[in-house]
Amino acid sequence: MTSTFARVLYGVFLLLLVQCSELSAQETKSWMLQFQHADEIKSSDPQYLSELLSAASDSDVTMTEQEDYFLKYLIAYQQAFNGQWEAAIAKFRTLADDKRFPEINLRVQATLINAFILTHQYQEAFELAEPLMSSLELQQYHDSHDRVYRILALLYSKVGHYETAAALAQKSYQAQISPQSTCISGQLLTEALYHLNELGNSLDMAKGVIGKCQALGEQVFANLTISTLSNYYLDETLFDEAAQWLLESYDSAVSTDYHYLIHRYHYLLGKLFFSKEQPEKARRYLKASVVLAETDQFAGYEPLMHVYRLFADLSSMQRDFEQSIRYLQFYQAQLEAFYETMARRQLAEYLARTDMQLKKQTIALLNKDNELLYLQQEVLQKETQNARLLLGVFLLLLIILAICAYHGLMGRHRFKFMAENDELTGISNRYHFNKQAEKSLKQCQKQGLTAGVILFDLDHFKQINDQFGHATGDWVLQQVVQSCRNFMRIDDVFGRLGGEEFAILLPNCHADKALMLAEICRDSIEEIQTRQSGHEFLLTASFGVTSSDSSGYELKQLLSDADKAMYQAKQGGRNQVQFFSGA
Ligand SMILES: Nc1nc2c(ncn2[C@@H]2O[C@H](COP(=O)(O)OP(=O)(O)OP(=O)(O)O)[C@@H](O)[C@H]2O)c(=O)[nH]1
Repeated sequence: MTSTFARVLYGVFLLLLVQCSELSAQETKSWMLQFQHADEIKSSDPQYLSELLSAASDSDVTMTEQEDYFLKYLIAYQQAFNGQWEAAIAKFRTLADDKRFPEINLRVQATLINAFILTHQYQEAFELAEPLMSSLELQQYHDSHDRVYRILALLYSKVGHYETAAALAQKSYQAQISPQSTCISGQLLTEALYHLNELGNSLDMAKGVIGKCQALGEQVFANLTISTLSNYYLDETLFDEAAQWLLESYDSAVSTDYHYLIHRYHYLLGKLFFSKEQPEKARRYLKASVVLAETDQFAGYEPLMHVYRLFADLSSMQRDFEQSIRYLQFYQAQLEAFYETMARRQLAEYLARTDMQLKKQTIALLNKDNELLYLQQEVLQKETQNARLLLGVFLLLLIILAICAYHGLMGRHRFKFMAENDELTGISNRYHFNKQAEKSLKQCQKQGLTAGVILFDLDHFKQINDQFGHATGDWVLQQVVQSCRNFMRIDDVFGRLGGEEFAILLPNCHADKALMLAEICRDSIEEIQTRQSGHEFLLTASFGVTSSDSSGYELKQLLSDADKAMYQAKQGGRNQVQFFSGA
């Protein structure tokens, strides 16, 4: 039984994996070319593969990683071919996960799907096929896809998804990669179109496929296509056409030793003769079909189910109702087995598809999550940017405000300074001097302290202006203020009352001290080096001094008395200090 099963598997393998042998069998030293060649002819010439693998394992020549990968694939294939499915599938799986060499990887995946089909592991087959199909859909059709499309077409036809199977077979058929490829995919396409009830529109195509396969000597594919075409003719009650095709190719079909094909021929011939009401002939073919099926594991195969149904009809036609009931029971059992098989395969396909959809949805969901996170991050970044911008604007405003405030303050200060001080010399002007002096006098009066007042006026200042220019006059005024200032205390109030006239209020200062300071100032003015102005001239001033002891604490009075004393100094010949005598 095992050997028969292996033969069946070999047959199906042959069906699926007969390869294009376009590569010439020329001797080449490259492992890669030899491996490719062996891969092309491996199912039709297993001996060549076997010898090449021995040669490769004995060889000392180092292989590239790609050659090593290819070799492992061929070794796994040989194991599968010898019926060591478990070991072979394990190796194919490892190689399928290794994506370094995409084109060879596609061959590996196709072969692995094929191995799953042959070992009835449909869920595993679909788990591999679904993502593979989706990824191929996104790519442009390529030569290396051809084998994958054919295997996928076969897989989908096995679960009754003939539309998908037809579309996949069509891709390979239209690509016309090679005559062999067109023959194999044409057979798959014919089969799928038959189940879709569309073969009637593609009869020429089917006949073309038969011709192509026959020309190549591909008897298995030629006869499989003939059996499908004949089945169509039988359905359409075109018995002569069916008879012609079936009988003409019968010997060729039997010569393939491919049990599935022979079984199918016998069933179709039984159906033909049953329809032509030739029960004996029909019975003979159906019997041959059943004998073959009973020695093989054809349980759940659609044709066997139909064979029993035909047998039942045949028996009732011949009025052997007992036999008819027995065959109906067989038919029933096969029907159940068939639907169970189909249901199992469809469930496997459904599970793999939903699993992939779930994975796709999970990925889409994760992508959405990532998108959301990215958007959130962007929003956060924008918010941070806005906050920074706002902070920047706020800081800028603060700086502007601070600058404005500073300028305002400075402006006020400058304005106040300008309002209170003499622009040329920097000391208090008359207005500010009066204010400060009055304040100081009040303080002195309150504390019972004596206050002194000095008033002085430059001598013949007009002449300096007239003789040396106004700028020299200005220079003189500045030098005078500078030299007198050196001798004053911090509380002393110094002011320019106008023109070349100056006043000093000295709080807590008796008349002798005030006289002394006036004398020092007079002396220091006389000492000013006028040469520095660019001109040399005599510079002096006349001083009038008084104190609160003699003039009281009224500023007006103090200034008036000091002015009187200064007038005396002018009168007395200038460049001198006079104290207000009270007269
Ligand atoms: N360069 C300059 N001259 C000024 C300024 N203010 C007033 N003067 C001048 O000061 C001179 C004052 O002259 P006078 O009042 O005749 O007094 P004087 O020439 O000093 O004569 P006596 O006081 O009698 O010694 C005028 O010529 C004014 O134009 C000033 O800010 N700069």
